[in-house]
Amino acid sequence: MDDINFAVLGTGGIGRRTLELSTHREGLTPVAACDRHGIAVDHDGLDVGELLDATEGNIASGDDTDDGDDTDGANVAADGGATAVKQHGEDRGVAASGQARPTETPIDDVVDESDAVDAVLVALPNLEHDFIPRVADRFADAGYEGVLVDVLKRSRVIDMLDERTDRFEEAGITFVCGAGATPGLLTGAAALAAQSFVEVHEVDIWWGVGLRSGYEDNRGTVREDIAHLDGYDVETARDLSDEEIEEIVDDHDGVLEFHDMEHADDVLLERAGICDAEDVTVGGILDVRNDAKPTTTTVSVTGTTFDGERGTNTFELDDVTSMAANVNGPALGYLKAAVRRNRTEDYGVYGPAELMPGF
Ligand SMILES: NC(=O)c1ccc[n+]([C@@H]2O[C@H](COP(=O)([O-])OP(=O)(O)OC[C@H]3O[C@@H](n4cnc5c(N)ncnc54)[C@H](O)[C@@H]3O)[C@@H](O)[C@H]2O)c1
Repeated sequence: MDDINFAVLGTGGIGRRTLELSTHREGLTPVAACDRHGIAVDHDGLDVGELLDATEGNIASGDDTDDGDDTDGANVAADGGATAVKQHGEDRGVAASGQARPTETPIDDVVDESDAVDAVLVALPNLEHDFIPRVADRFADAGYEGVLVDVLKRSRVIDMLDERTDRFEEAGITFVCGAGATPGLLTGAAALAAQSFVEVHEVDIWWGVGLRSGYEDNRGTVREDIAHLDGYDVETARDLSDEEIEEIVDDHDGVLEFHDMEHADDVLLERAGICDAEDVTVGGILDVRNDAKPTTTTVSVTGTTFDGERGTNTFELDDVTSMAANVNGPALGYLKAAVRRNRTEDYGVYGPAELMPGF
């Protein structure tokens, strides 16, 4: 396969590691990266080491000046939450890199470069449901022909992307949604585990994540997870200040446990024909103070075989594999799979389970 020039939207906890991991994979050249305040572009390939050094401890995350107006590119959504913790100096975030410049229209600036881009990995927060679909619209409106991959988590966003299928097909866009860890790697694993059965009764996803780097370095991830705690939802989580989030983390001694999460593994397995969405449950434990996983990540698929046996196939991640590895590895893997499809003019919206053996 020919080399792939790709862009990353969002250089926070996930996006920075996307760039780093890409240097370990063949044929992937990052040519653009943006965050809320800046954009770095180099058509010959970004110097990832310099960019990571410049953004170390200097992530431009949320911003309480955002007004949710998406017409000017600067204010796409109030998605990043309240005031930022780590922003040093005038050149906050990616703009601190020698390869970057500050901008008030970071996403539109990447759209402007998209003729020279084969794939875009979206590592933006998703606290407004339609934020990522609206970002995709802007690429389609600009005549982008290529791949979009996101690592979003929430089930209800998948329908919003599905509604855009015709538009993406007309534009020549291949969109892979929910292509991180869960949904993503674990959804794909469930689709594979289901192949032993003719009928799938339930899929149970239980994840463990340890993030010693804490809320400060993983703000989108932690804030969105808090929305699943009893007494919170996406709207209330979005309005929490950084201090309030730190208090919630303190109240739980750094360990947050979640049940019945709205993770798109359910709708993505249903649209691949594996099982009904209601037969999928997702929960897990996040330790914001230790890198060690608080519990082992497992996917259990229970079904009946063609010869009448009821069984459970279980897929397990090694405890040493980090969230960054389990989100970005699959995201870049699905990105490559999507580029292959795009180059054969196979356009539209796909989920991770549809890129696995069919059911
Ligand atoms: N599927 C999975 O398994 C999985 C796992 C972890 C995280 N995630 C998702 O990844 C996403 C990113 O999480 P994170 O922890 O890296 O978040 P983060 O807050 O650390 O980083 C977000 C980045 O997006 C940028 N950004 C925000 N609004 C922007 C805008 N309007 N224009 C341009 N850039 C903007 C910020 O500046 C920052 O660089 C979240 O939605 C999270 O839920 C998915």
